[in-house]
Amino acid sequence: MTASTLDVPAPTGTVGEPVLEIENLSVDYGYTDDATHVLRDVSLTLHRGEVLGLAGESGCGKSTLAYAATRLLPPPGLITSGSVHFTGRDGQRTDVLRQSDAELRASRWQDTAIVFQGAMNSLNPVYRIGRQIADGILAHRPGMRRKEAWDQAASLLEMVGINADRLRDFPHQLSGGMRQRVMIAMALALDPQVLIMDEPTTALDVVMQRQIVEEIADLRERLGFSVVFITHDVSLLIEIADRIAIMYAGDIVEDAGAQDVYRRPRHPYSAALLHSFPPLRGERRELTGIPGSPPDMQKMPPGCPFAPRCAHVTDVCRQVRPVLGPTALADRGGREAERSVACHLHDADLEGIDGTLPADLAR
Ligand SMILES: Nc1ncnc2c1ncn2[C@@H]1O[C@H](COP(=O)(O)OP(=O)(O)OP(=O)(O)O)[C@@H](O)[C@H]1O
Repeated sequence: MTASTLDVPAPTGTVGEPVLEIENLSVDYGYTDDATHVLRDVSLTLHRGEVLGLAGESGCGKSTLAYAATRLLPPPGLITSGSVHFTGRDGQRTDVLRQSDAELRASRWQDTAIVFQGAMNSLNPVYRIGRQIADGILAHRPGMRRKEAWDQAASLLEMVGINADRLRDFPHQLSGGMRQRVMIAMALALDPQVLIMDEPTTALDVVMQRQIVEEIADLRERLGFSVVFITHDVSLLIEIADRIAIMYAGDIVEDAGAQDVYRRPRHPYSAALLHSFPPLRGERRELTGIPGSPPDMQKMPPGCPFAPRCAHVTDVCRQVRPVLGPTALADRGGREAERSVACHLHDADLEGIDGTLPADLAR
């Protein structure tokens, strides 16, 4: 990204085409027979210009999915199957999981950048932030002059709402919110098409969370990148996401438009998760929480992983694992037809399911 492109909206390509397609991705932790299967055949598509929210309780595999999809998964994490296709601005489609190390080095941060969980604490305390941003740019642009990299660092800082005269500050001179903005500036330095943000606001107070979320939405609008925004707080997603995927115990259990998930969840887990967080705005909800806790991934129950905690559980739920598919209301058409859910209640063809959805899932 050059200083001039920071002021001019970047070409965004055709909005709506897939930019990142995760297909049947499976990940284990451990290399032996008793490895933990953390992701099981996860499929998820991010479209150009879209903000996709990924939500679910702690430990359901959100970070694992993000790191596996970018090949940043640390050992003992192991991708056992699947593909992750990235489509560039030129239309070229590449399977990231099959790129050579050299290809990966060349494309990482330029195609897809990540803001890691707790990233704001990873700034080096002994270097000025300007130097840290400039070093990041120079690592990918070895021919660039240092002065030019500092100028770009100044533009990037301004872009995320920090005055360029803070370039010579050390990290401890900045608030938590400002340090997180610096991390976002660094992630955007190479003009990526996809920005993955893993709990980017969790350590911040609610006002600062809101400001950062608005900042990301504004930058997305101006620069045209796509975002995967990971959080356990689904009510935050309604502020920013176009679409929300809900994860539970290593599976995507619902994937739909953000308003649709928020107003009319179709999976019992989505509904329960929505009643676990106070909404940031709009009508108040009664907070009920979710009884019980997620399953131990080393001892996954047969059938639906949510069955032991589900208010609508049937016998078949305890025996057969549901797969992501259309909802029972798909014939309503419109956006309902674009929704996917992994829940037997939506499959009237299954023995033991009478086809009547509980009222709270059929609004
Ligand atoms: N290095 C590791 N070794 C073994 N198991 C791991 C390792 N890292 C993560 N796990 C397990 O993988 C599962 C998914 O973890 P992950 O961090 O991806 O979840 P998450 O949804 O991102 O949680 P959080 O919101 O707390 O970050 C958890 O059950 C976790 O215990």
